[in-house]
Amino acid sequence: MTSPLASDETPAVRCVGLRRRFGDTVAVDGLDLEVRRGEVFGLLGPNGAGKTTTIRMITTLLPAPVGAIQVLGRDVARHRTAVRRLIGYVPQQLSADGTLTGRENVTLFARLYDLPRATRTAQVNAVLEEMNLSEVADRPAKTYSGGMVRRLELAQALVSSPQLLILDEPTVGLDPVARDGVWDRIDAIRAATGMTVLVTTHAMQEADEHCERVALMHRGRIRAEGSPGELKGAIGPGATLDDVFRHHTGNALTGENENGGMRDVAAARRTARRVG
Ligand SMILES: Nc1ncnc2c1ncn2[C@@H]1O[C@H](COP(=O)(O)OP(=O)(O)OP(=O)(O)O)[C@@H](O)[C@H]1O
Repeated sequence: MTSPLASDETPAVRCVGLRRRFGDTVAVDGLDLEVRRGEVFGLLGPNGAGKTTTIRMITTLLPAPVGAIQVLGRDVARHRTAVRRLIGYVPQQLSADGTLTGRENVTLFARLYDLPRATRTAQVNAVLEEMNLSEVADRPAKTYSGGMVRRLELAQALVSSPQLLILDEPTVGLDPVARDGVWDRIDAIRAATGMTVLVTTHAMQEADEHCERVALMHRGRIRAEGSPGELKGAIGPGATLDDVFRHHTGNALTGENENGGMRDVAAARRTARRVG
């Protein structure tokens, strides 16, 4: 049977019974998840919760041995190439080349996505402009600040006009001003295009401010799902998303903290401050 074509009702992402282990480590443990079209959805959880593994399975970069994933109605296992064409992905690891200029980096992605030569330059210019990078586009990326690098990586992911933008910890290691700059661009793109955005983060406050719905993930499972307002409201007046997380995981935030699970992951993105 062919996959149903995407209609407005078709979720942007649908995961059913997803499992993935690495040796003895169960990274994803029976995950059900639905991301609606056009929303900014946050997959939240401490380090090691299984967020990146989930994202890598959705993006087709990692096989999903157990369970099923659909992206805009297409089965990821059977329609890998079609799914890849629908997705723009900014991984946690650095995806820009510091020796190339911003424009050259984005052009490289435009060529990888096989954008028609006739419109390629205009499209590269447009995404650089959308990410507020036009003025620095001809400087090597290694001279960029961390926030500029992140916006460059967003431009790379957006150059193919994806229907689903997936961002793995997009603001980790950035200062508050740079973080706001990145979110400002994500929000603007979403408002302009209606694109679905799936973002992983361990920053509960950012998710609270920018995500319409969130799922709280802990030890490979979704522990709670809903709008930040619904989830907080269910706990009580004045509750934060941190409180919600603690409520559903038995104080896991504190426990993970003590074990370094919620450690500051700035180190992971240290390279993003200066590339190259
Ligand atoms: N390639 C791998 N080989 C072995 N274990 C892995 C591998 N990838 C992930 N894991 C383990 O699977 C679990 C989930 O990791 P994952 O990276 O998905 O979590 P995460 O929530 O994205 O955390 P982080 O923000 O630190 O990336 C962790 O225990 C991790 O050590």
